[in-house]
Amino acid sequence: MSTLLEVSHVSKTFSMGGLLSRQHVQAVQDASFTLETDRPEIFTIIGESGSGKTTLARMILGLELPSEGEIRFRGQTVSHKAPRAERLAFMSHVQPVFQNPFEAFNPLKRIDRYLASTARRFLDLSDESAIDKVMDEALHKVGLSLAEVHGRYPHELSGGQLQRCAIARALIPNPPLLIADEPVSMVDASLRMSIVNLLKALRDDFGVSVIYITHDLATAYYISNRIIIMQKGRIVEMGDARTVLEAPEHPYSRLLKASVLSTEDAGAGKLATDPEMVRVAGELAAAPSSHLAERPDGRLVRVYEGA
Ligand SMILES: Nc1ncnc2c1ncn2[C@@H]1O[C@H](COP(=O)(O)OP(=O)(O)OP(=O)(O)O)[C@@H](O)[C@H]1O
Repeated sequence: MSTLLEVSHVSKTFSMGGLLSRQHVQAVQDASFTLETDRPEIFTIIGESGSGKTTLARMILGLELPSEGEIRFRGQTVSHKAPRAERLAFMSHVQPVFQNPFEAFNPLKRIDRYLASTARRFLDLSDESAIDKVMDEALHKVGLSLAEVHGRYPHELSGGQLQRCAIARALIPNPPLLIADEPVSMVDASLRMSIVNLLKALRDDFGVSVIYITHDLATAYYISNRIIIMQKGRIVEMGDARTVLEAPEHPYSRLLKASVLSTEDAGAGKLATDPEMVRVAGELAAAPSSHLAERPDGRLVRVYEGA
């Protein structure tokens, strides 16, 4: 089995401020995981705001360099400092899908023009009918067609349709990996599931792996094969999504699950999270030395020295 993506002991520290007031933020600490080529999957990264999800995604896309560790795609180190041709080849294989489709598209540019420029750039196509064919194929994968979007501007589509177009754009170079950072959070609630189902179909029908970044446990449970839970830059639990989400072991994972109560619980006035759970999870986040231990069910859980 060959490795598609290998994230190996990756950390990222941001430095801010002047010489005398320098501050360091450890956005990601010692993250490691691997995606295999022959096993397309939805690999979910979940965690509260500021837990390092986007920084990790940006490093995988080569938009940020790790402070420590290494990221390899098909055995080659990912870096935005790679020669242009190498970088373009990498970008055609690992495509991003962003949170807000209205920001991803230029409001003054017709959608088909935008898709066509992606086809020209990544597939080196110049023949108009070949470009139309590639666009139509990519749009069909997301349940649209070129006839439907031809000549239209971003504001003429719904948020859900536009996010589909953004995904179609990402699919044009036929990438084996999509990095989708909160792809449904700006989409109208009624259309959210259609985008989530689309990611699932891309995995099942076209063999595309997706790194799915979200705050949302419900959609994570529904589509993920594996999941990592991040807290303050560190992976605290990782494993099969159902194993982890049905019976989370790390106190922070349990806190995360308990924070998303059903409407039944809310109706019963049970929305408050156990303060003791909050205290324990907060204390552990600050604990300095810890490592991920392997459990018999295959999950990895962060354990703390002395705990
Ligand atoms: N360019 C940067 N310069 C300085 N600090 C940064 C930078 N980017 C991220 N950070 C900090 O790194 C930490 C992790 O941020 P990140 O955006 O990766 O978290 P996140 O889990 O994606 O959050 P959200 O869910 O809100 O998008 C935060 O404390 C953030 O303020």
